[in-house]
Amino acid sequence: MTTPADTSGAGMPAGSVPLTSVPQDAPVDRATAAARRVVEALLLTDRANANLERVAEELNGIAEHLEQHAPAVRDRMVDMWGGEGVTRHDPVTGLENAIALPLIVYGLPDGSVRGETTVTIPYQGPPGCVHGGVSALLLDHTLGVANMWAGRDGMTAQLNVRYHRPTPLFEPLQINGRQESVDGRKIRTTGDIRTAEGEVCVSVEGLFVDKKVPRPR
Ligand SMILES: CCCCCCCCCCCC(=O)SCCNC(=O)CCNC(=O)[C@H](O)C(C)(C)COP(=O)(O)OP(=O)(O)OC[C@H]1O[C@@H](n2cnc3c(N)ncnc32)[C@H](O)[C@@H]1OP(=O)(O)O
Repeated sequence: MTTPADTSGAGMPAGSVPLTSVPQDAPVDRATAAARRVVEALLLTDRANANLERVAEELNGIAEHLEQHAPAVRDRMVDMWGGEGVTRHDPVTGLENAIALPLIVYGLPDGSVRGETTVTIPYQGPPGCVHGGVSALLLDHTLGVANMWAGRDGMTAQLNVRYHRPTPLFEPLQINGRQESVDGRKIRTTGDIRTAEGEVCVSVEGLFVDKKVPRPR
């Protein structure tokens, strides 16, 4: 969460391309990154910090300002879903979503996808480890992107998750996905989360069904 997103593709095989949103030199990206920093700082600060009342007032002031400048939700959703298809608002890769890590997922020349990230305190489950639901979230989305990269995508119908070993916080992790087969409308996709040493922490098998929910217009 606190690691700045690396958009260079460093560490990816030659010919890899980013498939999800990449940081822009835009105020909204900087504001969202600051909000992520606040979330983490609130978890890390001393609970006895004497200034927390003032912190609450200032944060509420910022929220009120943002709410005063918010169009109708429906109009915002039309805007969110406009453009070429890469989303900037989703909870995994969305650069405009403060709860997104954010993860950048790359398409690899061999047809699979991969993202690299370091997960920190806000996503803790067991002590020092990534929450299992967060791992499932990261993998569900990564499998969805793998389907886009393979050219046939749909909605998650089943996600079977196997937790092999605790997934460490504060260490670089590799998130992998690959479309395995398409049978009519049924798409089977697999993925895993590995440590830098290549140990598999979590693996998933997903069944996706080719169905689209219409974009808001
Ligand atoms: C580039 C970056 C961009 C961005 C990249 C974006 C990535 C986003 C990734 C996020 C993905 C999500 O979170 S998606 C959100 C979570 N998922 C959902 O909300 C889905 C909710 N469920 C549904 O809408 C529905 O149940 C569907 C679509 C899954 C299926 O409904 P349907 O369209 O009516 O299809 P239906 O006829 O029932 O089923 C078709 C075939 O699939 C089988 N089937 C259906 N469901 C199941 C099931 N759970 N388990 C086993 N098999 C199933 C049926 O038996 C049938 O097989 P046969 O008789 O043909 O053999």
